[in-house]
Amino acid sequence: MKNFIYGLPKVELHLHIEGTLEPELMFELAKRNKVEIPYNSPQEVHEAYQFNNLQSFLDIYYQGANVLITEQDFFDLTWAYLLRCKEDNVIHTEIFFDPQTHTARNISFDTVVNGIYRALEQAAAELNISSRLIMCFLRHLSEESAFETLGQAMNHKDKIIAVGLDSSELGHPPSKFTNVFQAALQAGLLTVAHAGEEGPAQNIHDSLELLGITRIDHGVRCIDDEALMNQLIANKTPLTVCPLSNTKLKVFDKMEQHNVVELLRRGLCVTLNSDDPAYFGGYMNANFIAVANAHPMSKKELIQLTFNAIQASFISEREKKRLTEITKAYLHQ
Ligand code: HPA
Ligand SMILES: [Zn+2]
Repeated sequence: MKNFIYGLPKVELHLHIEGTLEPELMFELAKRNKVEIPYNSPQEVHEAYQFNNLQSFLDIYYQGANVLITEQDFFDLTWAYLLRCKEDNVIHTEIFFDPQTHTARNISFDTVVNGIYRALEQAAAELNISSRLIMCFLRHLSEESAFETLGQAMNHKDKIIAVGLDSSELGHPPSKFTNVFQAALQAGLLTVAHAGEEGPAQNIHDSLELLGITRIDHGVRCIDDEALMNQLIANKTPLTVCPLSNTKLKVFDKMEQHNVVELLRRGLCVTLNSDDPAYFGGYMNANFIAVANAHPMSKKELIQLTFNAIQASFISEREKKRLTEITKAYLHQ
């Protein structure tokens, strides 16, 4: 099964580019940019990655991002992730970035987006990996700050397909961002939101109602609300589930307790994703393997995860068809 998973074409829909900063690159960039970091070696950084919940992770994750300064840094970060995609047979990826993490440090929005986007263009040309870019608002900040960020994105509408909502879910409900999400929709952007990760099923419901989202990031708490479950099944609303993230942040104590396979078998449009792979112990292959080890799955179910992700992606029907054909060819080889 391991070899089948390695070779399986994969589509990633929930990946924070800042969460792909490996300790080795963190050290290299800290040196290059003369930024102080509170670690003496990449090994020490690895050892610091012990989390009790989402917030304990976020504190370390925002600190790590301090080493990202120049457009080249954002290019290097993204390119390193795309090379990992190639290794894991990821054929399409939709990437989140958190502009406010950088603009708060006086790094310009243009620097961030241009560096990331140049790497995505190079990956399309050289690695045959297609992509889209999703800008997330940090929900612990104000809606006013999100509006300011949306304004900055307007010069880059050609590069950004959607807006999302991440950071601390508890205490920052979807209703806080109703107006800015409506403005994003008006501007022609799609919307997604982290909901039902640490927060209740109600946040999933409210994100659908108030924020007009077309897929749910995480969403695993939907299991607590049977009416919501039936609605998600009927509407084929995709869930971008991140198994290693959920066990690292103790949303589930053990992979054996994770509900992703149950959700898949109930008929939800479930996808598997890596979230912040440098912090949570693995990229796409590692997430697939961890789930399949804890919950034996058929090849048909594993391939269904890719078909679901193709269906849930923000690409044209023509591009979906191309990815579907690549995946079907794997099935028949
Ligand atoms: O899993 C996450 N949840 C919320 N915010 C995040 N920012 C990076 N990863 C996450
Ligand atoms: Zn996430």
